[in-house]
Amino acid sequence: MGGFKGTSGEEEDKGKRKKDRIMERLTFFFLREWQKADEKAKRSVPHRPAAERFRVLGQWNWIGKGDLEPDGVHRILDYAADLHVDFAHRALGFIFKLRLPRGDAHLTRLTVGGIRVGLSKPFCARSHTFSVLEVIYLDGVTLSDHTVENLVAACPLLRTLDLRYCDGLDFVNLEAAGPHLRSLTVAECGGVRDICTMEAPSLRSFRYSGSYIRALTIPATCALADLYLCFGGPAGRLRPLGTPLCFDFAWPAGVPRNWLQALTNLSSLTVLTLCSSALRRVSAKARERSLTKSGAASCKLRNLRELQLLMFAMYNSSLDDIYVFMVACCPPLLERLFVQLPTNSHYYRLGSEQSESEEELLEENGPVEELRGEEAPEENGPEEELPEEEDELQEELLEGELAEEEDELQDKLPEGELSEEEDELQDELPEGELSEEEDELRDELPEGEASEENQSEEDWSDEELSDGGQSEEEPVEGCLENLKLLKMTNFKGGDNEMRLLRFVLRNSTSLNQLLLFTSKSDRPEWLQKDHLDTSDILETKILPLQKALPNCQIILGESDGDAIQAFHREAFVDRLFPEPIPLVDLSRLTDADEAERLRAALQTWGFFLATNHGIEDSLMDAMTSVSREFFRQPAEERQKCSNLVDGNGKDYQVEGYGSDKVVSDDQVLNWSDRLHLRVEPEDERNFAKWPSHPESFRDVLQEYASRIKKIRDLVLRSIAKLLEIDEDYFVNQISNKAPGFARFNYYPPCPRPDLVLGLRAHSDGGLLTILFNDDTVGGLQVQRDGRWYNVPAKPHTLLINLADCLEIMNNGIFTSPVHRVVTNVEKDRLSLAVFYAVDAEMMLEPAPGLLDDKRPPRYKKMVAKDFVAGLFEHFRQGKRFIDTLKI
Ligand SMILES: O=C(O)CCC(=O)C(=O)O
Ligand SMILES: [Fe+2]
Repeated sequence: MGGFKGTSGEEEDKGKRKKDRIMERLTFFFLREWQKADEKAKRSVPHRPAAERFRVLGQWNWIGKGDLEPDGVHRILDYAADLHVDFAHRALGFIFKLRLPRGDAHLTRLTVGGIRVGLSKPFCARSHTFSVLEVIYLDGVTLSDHTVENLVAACPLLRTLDLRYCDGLDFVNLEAAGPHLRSLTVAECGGVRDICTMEAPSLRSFRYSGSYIRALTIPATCALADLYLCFGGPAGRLRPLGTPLCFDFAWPAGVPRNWLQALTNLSSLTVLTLCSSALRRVSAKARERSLTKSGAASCKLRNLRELQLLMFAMYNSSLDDIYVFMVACCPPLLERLFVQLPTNSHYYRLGSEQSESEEELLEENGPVEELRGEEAPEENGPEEELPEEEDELQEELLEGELAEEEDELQDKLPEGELSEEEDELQDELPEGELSEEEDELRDELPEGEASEENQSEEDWSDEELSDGGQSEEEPVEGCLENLKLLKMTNFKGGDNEMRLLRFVLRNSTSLNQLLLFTSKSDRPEWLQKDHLDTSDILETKILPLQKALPNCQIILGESDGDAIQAFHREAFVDRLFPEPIPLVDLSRLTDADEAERLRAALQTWGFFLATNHGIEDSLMDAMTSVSREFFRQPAEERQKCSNLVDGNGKDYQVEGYGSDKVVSDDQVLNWSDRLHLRVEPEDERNFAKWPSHPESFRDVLQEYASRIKKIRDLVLRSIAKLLEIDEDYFVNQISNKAPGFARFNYYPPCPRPDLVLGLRAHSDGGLLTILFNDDTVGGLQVQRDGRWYNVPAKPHTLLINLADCLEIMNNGIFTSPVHRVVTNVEKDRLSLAVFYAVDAEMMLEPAPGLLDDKRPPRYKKMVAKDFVAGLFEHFRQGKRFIDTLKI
């Protein structure tokens, strides 16, 4: 395969590409709060002796203190790569300031974490451009407003700006952003008070999470499709005492001053996520202005398909907010509603008696997370003090600061402006309607529910569901007509949860999936065993619904994992891939510390990213380019390798090009094409199905297959060694008849990533999978503890994951990860998975060397071919076959 060896010109190119790549990923990872890491986090940290960590730190000192110039950056990156360092301790961030280069013609993605960042001096956004930089991702970075502003101005092609956990920011101003900016994320950046997206006409996605911000400019004309607003939440902070509220004096024309109200005008919005604090504010405006009489009349969220509510509390007032929002915004096409209910810690924290109004005030000023319990704590529950911050907040409120601030705000406004806006609104409404509507709305909302909060559970009769017997709870008509899916997480069956559920069910005639997840794992340990009896909820509350909803599939489970098919966007800050990324250097697997890294990766994730695997970059690049060429050919050319028998459009064969086998009309399809080819055993390769274009396809794949087979054996032996069984145990399970399949997955750009997955959640069925992933477009996600994480892709690494048969053979010590692929609006994506399976006639069972009296088998035995038969059927139903084999 001389073709893959570099000529000297190629060498040069390669050197340049390498440099560009390094520049593409200026990544300084850090271990967050290493010392404070709890037991669980510790498990996910690679086994690296402390001395070595500090040696690494020590050696970094040669750079000297002070600013880091671009040259220094290159030297450090090369040095770090040689040392296989993937992270620098956060302390480095205090020693150095990373000076970005004065523009760069090659840098396409910039990822920086855990360091101070500034621009080189002198820097001029006009003359020092990053002419192809499309993505900026800053995580845990300290930087100034000025740096962000200038950096954005210097990137004419900037598509994505993602700022998470950044310090030093106050005003994120994107006025200088070019026409390409499509996605902006600002998450948990403590000091941010103001965000201006005025000049970002192409903005499609805006995601904000952090403390409450008053000033945010979203032009009403903006074609925003995805909006995420979470004030507070898991890592949210309350506004520190005495911080001035921010207000933009030069309010631009055409931007409604109250942006929360403005969001109800975003007609392109398809996905909206609101936390209960944001919802409260939107609903308060709706109440105040009585936006609607008939609901539909004033609704501008005409295209909203997915609504996600992140509820920090589920008080009566929270429920009212949801109703009012539905009345005011009445999204006619809403298909999916996700309600994340408060976690149990909200419920079981000790709370003092508080009136509704106090509660409202508190929420008005920030999240009310964990402030008080809806239910009394259990007898044995731990008593918890209110955090100091909250005490402070309460004091602040008692001193009446809020009202003062609001007055101040009004003083600052150019005279008459507020009332003008109000006038405008009044003009739009037929005379006299305002007050009438207000009355009506008040009538419609449940009166005095506070006293009913602890009323006994009501029975659910069919009549109740159909005759609207609870009319005071049904302010909306027709707004949920298109709702197909309702999913509630942290479901506990409490009164208000049931009210909401009933309200939705009464109004949604097309509902076909109701998913209720109880998330047992986040319950305090002392409650886990006996407090929530799911079977009781099922019997008394859920089953009676089944009769009234004959076409609706109801799932009540403990976590999303129970229905791996279920898909929705989760709170996005959760999706950061926790450090450290599980990287394993295959050339060092004989070293004890690298073997421990492998163990940690398999224990935590069931997969790892393999570096130094021995396959040259040139072969990997060739593999990518022939695969891409194949999928970019006209359909007739691709169809020459079709997986349909004789092109009859009905019968599928295992090998060939096409989509998944379709076995029923209601099958949920994946947004992907695939080319499936047998590569093992070698003498069973069916070249008739292998593409003849591009010409080099066959040679490249053969070479690639022979190389990764060696990697397979190396990994299987290393795993056996970790388990302290015969090193060849797993390798010996693969006879010379055992199949190996290469599956090329091609995911075209998808206009509605919110609706369809590239590949549904699954775990791989075989022994081991070696995946070569597109490192330019993300999409692969892996599930852990019921949450989905984006898997980072690194150039020229291989992702190796355990598959179900190996999970059985190692008796569940390492498990096979559930994963899926999400689609992307703009870019296509390619991956090549090679699946290694065991011989069809083999008995699949836990390795005898792993069993003894204390470690009984955890899976039933079965012949491998029967296992394969069960796999597809279960995948189709959104289930995992392996779960049915657990003893
Ligand atoms: O495309 C990917 O990244 C994952 C593919 C995959 O999971 C599979 O083919 O089983
Ligand atoms: Fe897979």
